[in-house]
Amino acid sequence: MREVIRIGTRQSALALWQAEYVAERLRTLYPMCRVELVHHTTIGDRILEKPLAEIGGKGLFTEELEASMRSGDVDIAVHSLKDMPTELPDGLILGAITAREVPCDVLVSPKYKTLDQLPQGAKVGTSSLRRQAQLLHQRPDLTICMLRGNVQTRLRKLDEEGFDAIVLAQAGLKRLGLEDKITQVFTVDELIPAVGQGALAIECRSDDEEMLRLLEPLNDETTMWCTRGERSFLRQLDGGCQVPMGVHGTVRKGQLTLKGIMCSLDGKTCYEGEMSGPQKSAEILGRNLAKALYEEGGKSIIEDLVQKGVL
Ligand SMILES: NCc1[nH]cc(CCC(=O)O)c1CC(=O)O
Repeated sequence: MREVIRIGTRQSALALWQAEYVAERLRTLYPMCRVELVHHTTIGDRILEKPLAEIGGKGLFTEELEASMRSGDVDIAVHSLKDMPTELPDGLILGAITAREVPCDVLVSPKYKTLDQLPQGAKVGTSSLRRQAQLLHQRPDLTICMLRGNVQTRLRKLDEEGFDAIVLAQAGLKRLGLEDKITQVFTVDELIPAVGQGALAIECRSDDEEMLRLLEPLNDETTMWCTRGERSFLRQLDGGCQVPMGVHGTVRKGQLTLKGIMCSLDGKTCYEGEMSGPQKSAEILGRNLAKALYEEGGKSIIEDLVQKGVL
């Protein structure tokens, strides 16, 4: 067996926590092996003054790491699954998907207790079109303002830039020990999460059979089926991490239920639906749910996004 496993990671506190989490699990499984982190920056980390949707492309947080895997500088890369494009470049695959942490989005507000209690026209920070659209659907009066940067940066901007509230993923705050900042946890029905939110993806070269075998124990089967369905939904709609769509899967007794939403940017029009079936049909289920929402009216939303240059 190899003596060293090199893990490529971004350098935000959250990325480092996630890479270290995987490193620790590998060290426990394979004590003879040295597990090292190799730091990278990505386009998504470097350009902070624009919304992701405006920078464009679907692998803003993954491409540099993928180049390092190709060249053999690192063996695996750890990502938030949410940030992964639905199609991976040739030669790379997801070797494992770890058990999902809480999938929810949360409101962080120093002054108000819930979304309902925010004053008319309150300034809410998020750069996710999915969050923007679903928030506006419930509260059309809100002023949504761009908020980019890693979790700590966003919390700092909440104070410095006069937001009444910001919306983040619960998983990120939990991992960083910042749960005490949370004001309100949205249920997955109130604010449908992003594809793969809360799960970690471990990417590796598809021809690295030994590494794939080593990663197997880190894979969580239930999370894998749920996120396979979620990713299939997004793939069918050709979305990256920057589209006003959400989808969340749950598994009970081998049955996968997917709940999805497609919204117009202003949140006025939302198409929402649910579909269930055997977990092993995750891909088909995701595709069928996407097609159903598309037929119901999502088609005009996509056309509008293409026209606005978002897709
Ligand atoms: N796009 C940034 C990003 N990627 C993953 C997480 C949180 C962790 C997760 O969802 O797994 C975050 C921060 C956020 O959305 O608040």
